[in-house]
Amino acid sequence: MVSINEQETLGWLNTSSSDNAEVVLSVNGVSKKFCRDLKRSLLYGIQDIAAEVLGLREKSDKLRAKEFWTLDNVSFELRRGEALGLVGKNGSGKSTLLRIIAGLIKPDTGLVEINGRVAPLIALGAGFNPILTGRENVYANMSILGLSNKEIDERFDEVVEFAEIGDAIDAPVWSYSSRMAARLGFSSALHTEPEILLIDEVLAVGDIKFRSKCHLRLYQLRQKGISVILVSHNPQAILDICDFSVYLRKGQLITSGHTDEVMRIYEKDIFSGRKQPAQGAIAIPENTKVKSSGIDITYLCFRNSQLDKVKSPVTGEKCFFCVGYQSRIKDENLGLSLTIQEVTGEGETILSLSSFNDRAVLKVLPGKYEVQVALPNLGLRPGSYTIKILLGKDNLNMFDCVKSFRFTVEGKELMSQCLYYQARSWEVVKQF
Ligand SMILES: Nc1ncnc2c1ncn2[C@@H]1O[C@H](COP(=O)(O)OP(=O)(O)OP(=O)(O)O)[C@@H](O)[C@H]1O
Repeated sequence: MVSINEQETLGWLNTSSSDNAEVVLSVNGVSKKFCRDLKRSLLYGIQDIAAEVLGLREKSDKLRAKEFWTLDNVSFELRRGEALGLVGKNGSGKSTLLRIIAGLIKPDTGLVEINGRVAPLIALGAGFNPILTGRENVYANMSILGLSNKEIDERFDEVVEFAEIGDAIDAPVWSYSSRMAARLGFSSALHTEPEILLIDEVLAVGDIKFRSKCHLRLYQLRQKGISVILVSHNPQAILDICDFSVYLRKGQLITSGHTDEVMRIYEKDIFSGRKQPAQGAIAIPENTKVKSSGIDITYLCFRNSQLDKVKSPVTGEKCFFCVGYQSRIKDENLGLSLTIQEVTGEGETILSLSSFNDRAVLKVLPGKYEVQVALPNLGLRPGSYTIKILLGKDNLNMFDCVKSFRFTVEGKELMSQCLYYQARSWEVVKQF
């Protein structure tokens, strides 16, 4: 994939991959067709198996009746230590692509080249035998990936602890909830430390604490050179974890590259013509930080003029953008900078605010505080935005940052011909 031009300066957003890193996965012109008609699908299946057995089966790029391309000529590369997001609407072919990479199904055309061990696909309900206990499944799963019994013994307690399964580890997996099974599958795959991890929506299971634990572990694995492919419907998860992304639409690769750029194009597609739901507010648990520099952002939100939290600020009205943080240090001059882009824009910054440029003095004491940026007449027009927040001592020494926080601005006025809101009042006065 493309190289990282800008290294994030802080925390677990950092990555170690680059253009020079070794390619661990290469997907070349992969296509896969499926048939919607069950009878025909069975018939084609039998024909294909017979042709395979007789050695007559050729990779076919022709569709038979009622067949369609689930994947159509998809190509990309994954490098060592890189995290790649697969995004696309429901039915766009993401899971099929993961199943092909995992070797569970064969492509009809194209080639997948893998340099290393691929963990079994980590997806809800995948990989476990329901009759066996959690313990037996963990041993089976990890030994398939080449770990000796001794190595599994050494890691076993950590696997169970990470999955938060407790005593249920000796119960059969059919008695687990889908979330428990997914957590255990995820944990055993993580602790196997393969070269490539394939994760399909599993990060959506569990509470925020479990998810942040997973994010942290993924970061640590990537530091060791393990590569990750992640499918998620949660844009924040993709933005937080993946440097690069691939956007699939109806089986075709629409774009690939830096996640920010790919997500912008993807969101533009899915939200064009309708309003995007706001993220509104986020809480960032402390344990997502790999290393704290002394001040950690803990939440982000908007407040109205009465200082009540609101999901969406309103164009032209007073609001506060609030950054909650926890500090362990005392500092005379904390700086906050905000960079705002429109989700449907071309990536240009439409508003950039910096307390340094405004010469605002933000003193910091140890404890939990909130920086409130008062915006007396919000100038942003109704729409969807992302904001990048940097909390720092100066432009080079940052304490913490949030790469992409999404929010929606609501409008009460007609704004279709305006680029921004201009506060104003009207009256007739006597000429001077
Ligand atoms: N075994 C199958 N037989 C026939 N059609 C299939 C089969 N598996 C998947 N499909 C179809 O292929 C298309 C792509 O499915 P896939 O599950 O790969 O999409 P996805 O992007 O992962 O979707 P989602 O986000 O909903 O999980 C869908 O139209 C699906 O109905």
